Amino acid sequence: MEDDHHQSLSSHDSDLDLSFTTTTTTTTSARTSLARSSLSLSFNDSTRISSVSVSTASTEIPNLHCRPHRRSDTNWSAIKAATNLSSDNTLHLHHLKLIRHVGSGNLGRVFLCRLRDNDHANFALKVVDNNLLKSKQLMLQVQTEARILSSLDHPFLPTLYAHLEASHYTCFLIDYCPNGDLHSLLKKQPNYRFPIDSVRFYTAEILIALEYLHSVGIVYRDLKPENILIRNDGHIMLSDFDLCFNADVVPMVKYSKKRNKTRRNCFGFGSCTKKHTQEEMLMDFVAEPTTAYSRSCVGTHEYLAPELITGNGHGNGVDWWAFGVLIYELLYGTTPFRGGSKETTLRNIAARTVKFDEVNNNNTRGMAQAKDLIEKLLVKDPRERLGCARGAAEIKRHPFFDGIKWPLIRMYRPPEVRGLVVKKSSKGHVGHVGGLLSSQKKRRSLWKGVKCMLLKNKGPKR
Ligand SMILES: Nc1ncnc2c1ncn2[C@@H]1O[C@H](COP(=O)(O)OP(=O)(O)OP(=O)(O)O)[C@@H](O)[C@H]1O
Repeated sequence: MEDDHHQSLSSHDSDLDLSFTTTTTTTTSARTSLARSSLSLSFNDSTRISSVSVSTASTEIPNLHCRPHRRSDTNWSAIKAATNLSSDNTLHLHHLKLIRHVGSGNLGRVFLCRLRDNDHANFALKVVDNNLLKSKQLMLQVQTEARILSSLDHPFLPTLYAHLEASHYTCFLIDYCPNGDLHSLLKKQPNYRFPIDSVRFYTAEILIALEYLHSVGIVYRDLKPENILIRNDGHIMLSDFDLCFNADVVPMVKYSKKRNKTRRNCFGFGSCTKKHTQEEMLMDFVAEPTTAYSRSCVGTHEYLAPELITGNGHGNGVDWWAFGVLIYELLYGTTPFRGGSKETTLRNIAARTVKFDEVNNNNTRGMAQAKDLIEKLLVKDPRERLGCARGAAEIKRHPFFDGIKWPLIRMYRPPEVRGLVVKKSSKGHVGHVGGLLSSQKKRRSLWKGVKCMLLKNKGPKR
């Protein structure tokens, strides 16, 4: 049992040893050796990482608990109760007990932990040993992560409950995701592929998370299944913000014309069998860092956009490219440009167009739309790539996502995929993504029935 292994943190924060080489470091969602590491090569330019100073105070709790949608959150209540009991009204490392080690990355180690006096709320504690950070670049990455984490407020992104600085450790207390990451989950699927409805669900949630990040000027730059964690309720949480960069966003409303050739006029009445070309006005609220610019080459080889490889500068488009690679990998079990070596992969990204494995998956309903979306995202020229100019709005409109009620996505029932243990929600679900197409079909046939009835009632023409 987890609790039998728990380790209490020293009551003196300065005496901490967070290296934890004990036998309790059993890994659940630990990064597998197959996981792909992120690279970060600085071109010494304007990555626009503003100089941020991480608090040197021994403890810091960002004043996040006032955020309205977090008010009833049980984790926040637990943190509040602990800080209220604390003599200085702040959370210290000694308020926490470590349960086990869950994974390690370039920057640090992540532990499942709980509050000493509350066994019901689980947290993840990401611990960075500043003495082990070998370069200024890595230190900057920790600062970036601290800054981004403290600014986030979204259900598909981590909540930073506390940012603790103790001795030579920087610690982030965030939501714990017991289901590990999407990369490990993908490896448990038959043929390393998720069913298309699961892909639609996960990628829709990721799209919403990216939309939020872009709307506050954050270009993520490290989208890959390893960085997508699954919460205990089966919804996703994007993690790892050390490679992000910030840019300005000027929100605007953009209009465009959409030609729709197959639309029937007059809501189907009158000359209802006649198809005609109709022009529809589309209005998008666009909050996208379209002028974002960086020259650093960061990311993970198989997910790098062509403009990242050439090093001539990149912007928000790198996330939409990576989104295309992600959809491909979740459907096909491999990335589209993967070669025998990293160099070959990079050459393929720069020169090849995306190809689809014709053997599997192709007859599945929705696969043609998925392929079309992937092709539109994997366009080499970022100016032509879907999402770059108008943000997530135009991706949401793609037929692959037809039928999704975006504002309700948090309420959809998550897919039941092999290897996933999902806590049943006490709140009702509005349905699941797999049911969308069939319910749309039902609605359409109902509409046809009503239409026929109305036409019959009109009686014969005199
Ligand atoms: N909130 C969390 N809940 C559960 N597991 C987590 C959580 N955050 C991270 N992990 C796991 O811990 C491991 C390392 O985490 P993370 O990727 O954040 O570290 P990192 O040092 O920033 O890595 P990177 O090398 O990608 O920069 C990963 O395997 C991840 O799955």
